[in-house]
This record gives sequence, C-alpha cells and structure tokens, in this order.
Amino acid sequence: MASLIVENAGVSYAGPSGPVQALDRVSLELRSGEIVVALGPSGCGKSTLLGLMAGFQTPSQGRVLANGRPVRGPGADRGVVFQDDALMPWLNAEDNVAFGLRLRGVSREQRRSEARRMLSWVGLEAFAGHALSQMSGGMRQRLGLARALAADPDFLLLDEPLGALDALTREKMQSLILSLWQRSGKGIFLITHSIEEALFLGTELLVLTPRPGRIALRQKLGFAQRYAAGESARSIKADPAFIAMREHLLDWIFRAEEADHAAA
Ligand SMILES: Nc1ncnc2c1ncn2[C@@H]1O[C@H](COP(=O)(O)OP(=O)(O)OP(=O)(O)O)[C@@H](O)[C@H]1O
Repeated sequence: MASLIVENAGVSYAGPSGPVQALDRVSLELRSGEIVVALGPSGCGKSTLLGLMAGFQTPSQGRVLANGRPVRGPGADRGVVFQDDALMPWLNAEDNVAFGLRLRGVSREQRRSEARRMLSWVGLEAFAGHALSQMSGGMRQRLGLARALAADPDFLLLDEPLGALDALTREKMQSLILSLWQRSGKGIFLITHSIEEALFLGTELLVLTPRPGRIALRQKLGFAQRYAAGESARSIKADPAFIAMREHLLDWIFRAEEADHAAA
C-alpha cells in the first residue's frame, strides 16, 4: 500500500516584517484508498501543505516521506490538480491528457489508448478531438483530473479543484471525484473551503487554523464510503447526521476564528 507521510512539518516564509510561520508541526498520513481533506480559512497554509507533499517546496522543520523515501521534489508518484486547470490551450483534449505520457516516452498507440480510457473515466470520451476553447470550466477540470490519472500516480493532490465552478457543476464534480477514487483506489489529498464538500468527500478531515497553520481538528468520516456503497449524494447531504456534523463544524470554525481575531 502506498503512503505519503508528513511528519512534524514546519514552513516559514520571509515576510516584510520578519519570518512568517505558515505551518507549524503538521503531521498527516495519506494511504491508498483514503481521501484526506484539508479545510481552513484563507491563509492557514493549505497550499503550503500541498506544496510540501507535491515536492514543490521543502519543509523548514520535519520531513515528508513518499513510500518511505524523503520527498526531494515533484515525482510521477504524485499527480497534482489546481483550481486553475493549467492545461495547454494549443493541444486538444486527448493530447492534453496524454501529455505526461509523451514526456515519459510511452508509445503513441499506448498514449492514445490510455488517454481514451481516462477520458471515458471522466465522461469526456466524445470530446477527445475538441479544442479547449470549446470546453466549459467543469469539462476542463475533468480533463485536468484525467491528465493526472493518466500518469498512474499513487496519489492525487487536489488544490481547490472545484473552487472556480458554479454550484451545480461543483456538486457533479464532487460525485465524479468519488467515482474516480472508488475506481482507481488512489490516495487523494484535497483542499477545500467548503465544509459540505469536505464532509462529503473526506475519509478523514483536517481543519487548519492560521498564524501559524496547525491542525486543530482531525476526524475520520464515513460519508464518502456511503456514496461508494451506492447511496446518492443528495440523500447523504440531507441525512440529519450529515447536517448536524456540518453545523457543528461551522460553529467550531466560527469560534476558532473569533478566538484568533481576539488574540490578534
Ligand atoms: N512565497 C511566499 N512568501 C511569503 N509568504 C507566503 C508565501 N506563500 C504563502 N505565504 C504566506 O503563508 C501563509 C499560508 O499561505 P497558503 O497559500 O499556504 O495558505 P492557504 O490556506 O492555501 O490560503 P488560500 O486558501 O487563500 O489559498 C499565508 O499567510 C501566506 O501569505
């Protein structure tokens, strides 16, 4: 089973009036088949944490291990998808999905068949030859997911992938992420600002607080598993247990923010 482990990680940046501690003693474990969701207010260090896991940056304290080895940079074992889809506008949908495989020297035929397979996973098989300019924001995010999956990483690291989408598309994309998780068995780390999204998608929830970014709440969840077992998204989100947890979490975050403002 693949593992991505953050051990007591700290990150500080040089700020205009001295160092800014963006993360402080953050630890987490992500394994195949898990979805760890990081929730927290703007500036609490979520993207910094994802950057550590992706290998875009190194911790000032602590360490990050991918399958037991220290992470020293980005790697094919970790696929990243951002809110901004970062696709290549001069390539069509299929070529965007196949791009990483091309860099790795995979044969043309294999690239094509793998890209088609991933396009079908995200429901875009009919759009293989389409230009990106013909695709909506939701379709482009689906392409980003297909591209990340095509490289067959152990982990998907998703930085607010649904943040720029309208509410209805966002709901559909949440279900798609769970379908991809169920199908692929990958370990997924997902950042979101949405409490409802965090509860629905996570098998484990981490709530971060700012200044410095720390994990203030850590909770195992079971709603994604219920979706995987066949229950509908609407029924799960309307379940009194889901609503009670959402309200409890909202209340908890408001209190934490009030305490933070009072201390500032
Ligand atoms: N390159 C940098 N140089 C200096 N400070 C930085 C840098 N990157 C981030 N920071 C600071 O570190 C803190 C954490 O930033 P980060 O982007 O990780 O938070 P976030 O929770 O992802 O925010 P958001 O939800 O707004 O994307 C913030 O106070 C931010 O201003």
